[in-house]
Amino acid sequence: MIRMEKVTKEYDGFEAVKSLSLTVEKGELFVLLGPSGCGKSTTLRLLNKMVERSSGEIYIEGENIDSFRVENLRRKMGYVIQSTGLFPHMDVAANIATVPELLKWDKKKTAARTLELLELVGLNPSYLKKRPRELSGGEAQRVGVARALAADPHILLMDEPFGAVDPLNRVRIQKEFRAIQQKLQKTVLFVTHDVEEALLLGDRILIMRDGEIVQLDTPENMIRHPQDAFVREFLGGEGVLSLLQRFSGKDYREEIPVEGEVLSPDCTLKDALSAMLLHGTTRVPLSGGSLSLEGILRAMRGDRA
Ligand SMILES: Nc1ncnc2c1ncn2[C@@H]1O[C@H](COP(=O)(O)OP(=O)(O)OP(=O)(O)O)[C@@H](O)[C@H]1O
Repeated sequence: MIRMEKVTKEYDGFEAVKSLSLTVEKGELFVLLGPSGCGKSTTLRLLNKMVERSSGEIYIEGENIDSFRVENLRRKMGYVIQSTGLFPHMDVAANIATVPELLKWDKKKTAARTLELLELVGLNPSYLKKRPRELSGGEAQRVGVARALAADPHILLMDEPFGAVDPLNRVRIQKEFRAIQQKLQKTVLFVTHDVEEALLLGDRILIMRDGEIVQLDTPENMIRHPQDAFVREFLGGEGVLSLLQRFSGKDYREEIPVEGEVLSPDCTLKDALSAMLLHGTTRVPLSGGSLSLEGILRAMRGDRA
């Protein structure tokens, strides 16, 4: 569990994070979402002390982070960034084993763990001897995730980890990561400015603007009750809509009748989400039944209706 209490970060009189208070539950995938410069990365880096807070308190599993030595604090948290940060001169095996090496695990245990993680992120053992330059963007990100998980930290801090992966592979790796997270039940803080990614992955989403919380909610509630026009516009942005345009409404129809303006059977899930945002509801009628927000989220997550 992570708790931030009135945390502020000031850079030369400019408050990048303003008196932020939040709690992230154990096993939760918590997304920090917002436009460029709103303070997402700063918030994440305050947790592992890559950025020192100006005021406020931060607790990890009930302990104030000031009570840990910085190295120990960082070891409690895997950290994954967009550029992966893999060491170019080391092969994949050595990259994944960075933290076990630091912790002086014996060679056998490290090798077994490395192999296990490689498999977990969907790469076969032939990758062990490859150098980062021989990997595609998506493969490198997978190795980055494996490395962050190596010493089995309870917490993962992820800063736009899939930002550099091409759109097709990106959706695949997002879904894979979601499955891994569900299996391992790590507490994850995930920074993104991509609404689709946030809706796809987040148990809860924090929308930030100018260093402050605009709304903290589940994806469902956020769409149902956007706090203000900023949230509504942010969620309704082109990204999500373009993704949802690929799904046909009738494939997700449920035989639950509901009142309201009936959507055409040819509508896409984009039309359905737009109608939901417009009417502030999570179910809209489609001839012969209805579409639900839950169904839309299922579609995005790749589960069939
Ligand atoms: N070291 C620094 N010195 C001064 N200002 C900084 C520093 N780091 C960040 N800032 C400022 O703090 C604000 C928040 O930055 P932060 O990187 O947290 O934003 P972000 O939401 O992660 O943005 P992005 O999505 O573009 O990465 C920005 O206005 C940024 O310019």
